[in-house]
Amino acid sequence: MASTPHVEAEYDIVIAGGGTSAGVLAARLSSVPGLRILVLEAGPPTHDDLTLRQPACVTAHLTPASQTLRFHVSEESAALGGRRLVVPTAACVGGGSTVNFSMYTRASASDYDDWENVYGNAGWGSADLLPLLEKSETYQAQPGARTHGSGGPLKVSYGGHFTNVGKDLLDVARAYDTLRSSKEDADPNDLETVNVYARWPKWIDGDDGTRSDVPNAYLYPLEKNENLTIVPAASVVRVTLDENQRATGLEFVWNQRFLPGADTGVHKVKSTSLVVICAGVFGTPGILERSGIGGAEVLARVGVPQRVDLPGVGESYQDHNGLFVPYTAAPEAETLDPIAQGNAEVIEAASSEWFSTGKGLLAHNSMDIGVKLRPAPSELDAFGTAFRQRWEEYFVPKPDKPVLWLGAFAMLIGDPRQAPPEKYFSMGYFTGYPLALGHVHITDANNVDAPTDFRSGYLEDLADVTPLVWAYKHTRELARRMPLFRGEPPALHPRFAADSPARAIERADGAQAGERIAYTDQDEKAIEAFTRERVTTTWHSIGTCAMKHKDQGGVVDAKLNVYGVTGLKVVDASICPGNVGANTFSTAVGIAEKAALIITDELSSSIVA
Ligand SMILES: Cc1cc2nc3c(=O)[nH]c(=O)nc-3n(C[C@H](O)[C@H](O)[C@H](O)COP(=O)(O)OP(=O)(O)OC[C@H]3O[C@@H](n4cnc5c(N)ncnc54)[C@H](O)[C@@H]3O)c2cc1C
Repeated sequence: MASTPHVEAEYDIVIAGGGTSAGVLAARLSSVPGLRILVLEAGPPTHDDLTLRQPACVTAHLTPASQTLRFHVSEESAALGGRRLVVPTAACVGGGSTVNFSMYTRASASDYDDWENVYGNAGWGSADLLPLLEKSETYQAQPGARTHGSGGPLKVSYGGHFTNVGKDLLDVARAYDTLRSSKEDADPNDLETVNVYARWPKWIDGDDGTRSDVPNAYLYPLEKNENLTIVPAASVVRVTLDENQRATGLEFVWNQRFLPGADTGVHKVKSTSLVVICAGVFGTPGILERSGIGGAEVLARVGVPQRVDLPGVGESYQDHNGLFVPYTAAPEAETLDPIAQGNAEVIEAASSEWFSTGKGLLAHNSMDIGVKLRPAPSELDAFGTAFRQRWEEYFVPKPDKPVLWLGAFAMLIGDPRQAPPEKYFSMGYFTGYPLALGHVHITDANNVDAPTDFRSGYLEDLADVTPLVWAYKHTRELARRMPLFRGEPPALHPRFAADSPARAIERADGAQAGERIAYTDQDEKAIEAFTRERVTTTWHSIGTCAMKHKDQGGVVDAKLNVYGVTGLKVVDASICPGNVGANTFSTAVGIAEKAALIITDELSSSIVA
């Protein structure tokens, strides 16, 4: 970026953060005639970056030197074998929509119904949100499919290719996992379906093979709208409040990383109607706490005078607990590894196909087949005694909630330095509703780049661990039966005893069609230790400014107003009061579509709180 962008002194609505929810919200609000909207985004612009337009290049942005992500490092955790968890979050115009894995996964109807009925948020049930999810999308994967949209800005397709890795998994699941069904054209994203292995859609435009993200779908078509101003490289420090606890605007600083040489002062911008915070699960609580809105102890620790006592800010952090376990694949496997490894010949061929047809592996995210999985009665014991109570109380009454999501990724997911440059497929699995919670708080009163006080909560409850142990064993049976299977890199699998029948098969000529693997108690312990040592974020953080009653730790009410303040709303994934058993992008879009309706309604009746 060359020079400091121009920011007027005053707008009607000022928005902190320019990611997924902010983009959807700003675009929808900009259709209100005369309403002047400003979006301040801490990260860089993403307009012309081809590695963001080509979905397969996603991993290039997950490196420590990334310009588009920020890395949050948790405190050490005994539940993770003494490790710290590293959670990357988006930090660029477009936010998660622009850097995510493009997996199209929708929540279960009961997830949103819980938001309405369990957490007391009228208007947030599945009957309210489904029409908004439909409005946001054009479902190219199966045009006309029930519960999907046909005229919305975001395009959803199966991507540019159906990999032989995906086809292998579908065939094997059909033959091996007879407790569930396998159907290429089933719809696991209709908010109801579970226990069907099916082809997985992607947030990829089926016509040109580009990532369908919020800037390209919602914002750039409106670039000529003079009432909408998007300013990158502007980090919001805090919300300004008047003596009546009304939000009056934002204070921000230029992000020197993208604007080197810009002045280092704090700038102010006023709002005449409303301040909205859309800075995501880590950013939003930070802005509130630097504004003096939060728990007394947290604010005292960093020396911020308290303006509003709101102990829920930054609490109830949740994600999905996931593992990606790699298996060596045959040379003929269609995987993204050669692209991730920088193989010039493969990249040139894939580029030429992508540019001329919008198809091929560059128009892909490596994930073709997955399942939202619930245990059958005969499997429950194997899910562990620690999980039984959770099953009875939480899952039995809600038959649409998956305990696990699992599927095959046609590439090595993880640090490429951990294995030789071959071809791999990774069996990925995550729990949909982990019990243990964490927190996210600031460590400095003013510095927007200061490290986060972050506790992940991961695997602190044994009921969150035992389903993952089961999933390792289940996905391993599937992987070994796939014709493309060529081995299990021992260093990336549990440390089984050298004489255990469960030990890794380092090299294989093809599928292993024998009996199911028998695990000893010692093997089970090795899988649990492996689970704790290798569990990772699935990038699905939620919940740190929850929409629920204040006395239950809530931060916003059902109209998204921050308790104790007027003229201030939160609109992003941090408001989720309970988890969704799915990747979270679709939910963030739904939240923003709903917020746009709430705000336009309030503007038209001039009662913005
Ligand atoms: C690497 C990765 C892969 C993912 N893969 C998938 C997937 O395949 N499918 C799926 O459904 N979901 C996926 N997700 C999750 C999904 O993208 C997010 O849940 C969703 O985008 C969250 O939207 P949001 O609006 O809450 O936050 P974001 O989109 O993250 O937007 C928050 C924005 O606020 C900005 N910000 C933060 N602090 C400040 C500040 N102080 N001042 C100004 N700006 C600030 C950030 O830079 C960011 O751009 C993935 C996420 C990541 C990071």
